[in-house]
Amino acid sequence: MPAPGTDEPSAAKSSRARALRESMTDAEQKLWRLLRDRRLEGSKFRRQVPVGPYIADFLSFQHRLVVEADGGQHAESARDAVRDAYFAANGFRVLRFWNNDILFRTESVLEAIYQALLATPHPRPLSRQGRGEAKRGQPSPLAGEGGSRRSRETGEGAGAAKADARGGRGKETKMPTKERLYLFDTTLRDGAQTNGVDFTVADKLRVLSLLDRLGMDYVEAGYPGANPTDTQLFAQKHEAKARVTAFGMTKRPGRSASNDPGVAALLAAHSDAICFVAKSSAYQVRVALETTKEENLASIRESVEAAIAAGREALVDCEHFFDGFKEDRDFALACARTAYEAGARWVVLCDTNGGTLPHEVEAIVAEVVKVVPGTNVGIHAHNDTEQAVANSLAAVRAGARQIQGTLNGLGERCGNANLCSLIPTLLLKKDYAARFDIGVSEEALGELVHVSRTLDEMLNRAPDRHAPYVGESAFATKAGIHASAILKDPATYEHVAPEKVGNRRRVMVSDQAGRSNVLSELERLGVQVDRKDPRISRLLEEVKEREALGYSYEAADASFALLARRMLGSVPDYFAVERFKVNVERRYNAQGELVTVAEAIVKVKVDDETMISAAEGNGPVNALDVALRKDLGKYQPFISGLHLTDYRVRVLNGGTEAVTRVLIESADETGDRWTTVGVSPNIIDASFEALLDSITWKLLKEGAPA
Ligand SMILES: CC(=O)SCCNC(=O)CCNC(=O)[C@H](O)C(C)(C)COP(=O)(O)OP(=O)(O)OC[C@H]1O[C@@H](n2cnc3c(N)ncnc32)[C@H](O)[C@@H]1OP(=O)(O)O
Ligand SMILES: CC(=O)C(=O)O
Repeated sequence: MPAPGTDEPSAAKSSRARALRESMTDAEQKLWRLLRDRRLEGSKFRRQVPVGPYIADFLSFQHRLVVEADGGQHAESARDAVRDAYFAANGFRVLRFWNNDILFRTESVLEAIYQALLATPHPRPLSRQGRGEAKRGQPSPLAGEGGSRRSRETGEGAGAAKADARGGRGKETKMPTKERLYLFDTTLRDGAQTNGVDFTVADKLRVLSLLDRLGMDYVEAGYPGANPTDTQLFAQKHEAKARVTAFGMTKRPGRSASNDPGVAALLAAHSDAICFVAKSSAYQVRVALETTKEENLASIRESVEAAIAAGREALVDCEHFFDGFKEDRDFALACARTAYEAGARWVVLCDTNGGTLPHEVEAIVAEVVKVVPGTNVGIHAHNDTEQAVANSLAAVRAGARQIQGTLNGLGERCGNANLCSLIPTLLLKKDYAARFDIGVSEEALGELVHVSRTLDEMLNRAPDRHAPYVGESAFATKAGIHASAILKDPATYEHVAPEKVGNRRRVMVSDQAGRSNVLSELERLGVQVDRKDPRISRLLEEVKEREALGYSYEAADASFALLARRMLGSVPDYFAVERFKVNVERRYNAQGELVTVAEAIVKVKVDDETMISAAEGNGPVNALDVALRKDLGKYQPFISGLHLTDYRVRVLNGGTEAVTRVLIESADETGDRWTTVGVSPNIIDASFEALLDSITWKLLKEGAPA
């Protein structure tokens, strides 16, 4: 075959190249407008250029650089790998971009090309005589990091972005300033390894759609072959902008990839990408796999090659990478390099046991990117020292360009890096926002609280109130001094605006409050009151006195609203409870079974009408609740959608003289939720007080007539 780049193209190839020039996609046209006429770095690019058996989309011969624009046909990736290998073997670097990135993240794409142009001369330049003869570097996989660097590059250019603008031929070309950072979500795989978390297929599809809308680049949806849910999930293709990824082990030692049931299940699964987990620690290989280092490297290589041959994008999760690196650096690096050289798009460094600290991650990743380009390196951090987010950011600082994580930090043991913390940090913190583009838009960021809570709701988990950015308390203040400043300017006590992530500011009223807290909360509740009204101070005193008795208004927003409105004279007496009786009986039923039955009778007066209702419940509070809401006369239609969603009891002070605080969360047909509080030495009384407040609040918010 003639040497590439110098061969005279055949007439047929020339005419195909011409046809391609005339039918360029939107993305190709856009990129061509930016590259033509030496517009970038003064470098000459040609389009649709025959090179050996291929036609490169764009070529800078001077820089030995091929730029390819890829559509969404993932099935192409195996052929792409062969094609890239051909270019690499002939001394060309290849940068590949997805069409969407060219169209919508053009700055990052140009920056990557610009960086690649700056990297001239090519790391492994070929003489004209040598062209066509060069082979891809095949250093011993067990050699140390001093082994040869790969000449192949896929994805964007490596290295830190430079912001200086350079124009070609006197034209001002604004240089892009950002690099692309990819987000890989593993909520549905590592998150499914969380103690107490179980996803159904329907749950997984719902989370996949949430993650896709959020803007994840990859969604690892499960482990086909490991359980019926995941096998069923991957039995069909799922349309998503994100690359749907199947997870599984590399082939087992002692058998070929084509004869390994685990690999077969992965190849049979409908996914865009396959992420193999592979040991990268010599100790783990010896003890857990009971095999040799060479066998392990062969498993990595053959598994990746099998995935690519099947047309999938391949990723390798290098399990125990950081521990392995500390123990046997050459072997850990050999695992990473083997994965990369076999064609893995991403080599992901895993802190599997979660014990590595940020300064170690940064130093180790800095060593890895000397062997595998940072644009092909990812980080997968576990949270066992509460540093998974910090470790992920440290890896990015050192050059990694993919972060793996989960929503709400789900994951094995203490969880994974929390994407609900990472995403806003990457988008809102200057050091990252100025350097990187991610697939999540500012608009999607505004949905983050919704996404986080939807997942909790689906898993029947109480949201973590104190979670950064998305927790209910993330932008809450109790302290009077803080509230006073926040009313003047929220930035005094907020590191970012809560609305950016779809959260809200909460200035709570409690025994730590001042007048500012009360005024802020009244404003939120829509209560008009003069700042100087003396009733504000009385209300504050009342709150503090009641909190000393056991009430907790910061947790009971509706009870505070009622207390405030009562003091300001705007809560009607809708109904009066004249008496109630609760009876709990333990007896044998007609079938001879021992049962405990609760019954309640409530006598309520509405206007001049008296109603008596009786009800049974699975406990005394439930019976009382059902009886109370059974017949409220003319108010019944207003409360028909009301139901209890949570009931919390806390005994205060201890001992038999203790008082009980009951918090009741209610919801209605509109999805609105509110919390009320009752306090009494008697648990039934405390519950009754909270129930009454809940019904009264519902009537008030519905505007029921007095
Ligand atoms: C770090 C991580 O989170 S990795 C993901 C872990 N997730 C899971 O394990 C959840 C899903 N797993 C499963 O359902 C099951 O473990 C299965 C179906 C994958 C395998 O089940 P089994 O065949 O019964 O094997 P078992 O679970 O007992 O042991 C795992 C085997 O895989 C081997 N293995 C572990 N890691 C790897 C690896 N990276 N490459 C190849 N083999 C591996 C182990 O040596 C062990 O082999 P052995 O049976 O010859 O001792
Ligand atoms: C792959 C993975 O989940 C880990 O190594 O932690």
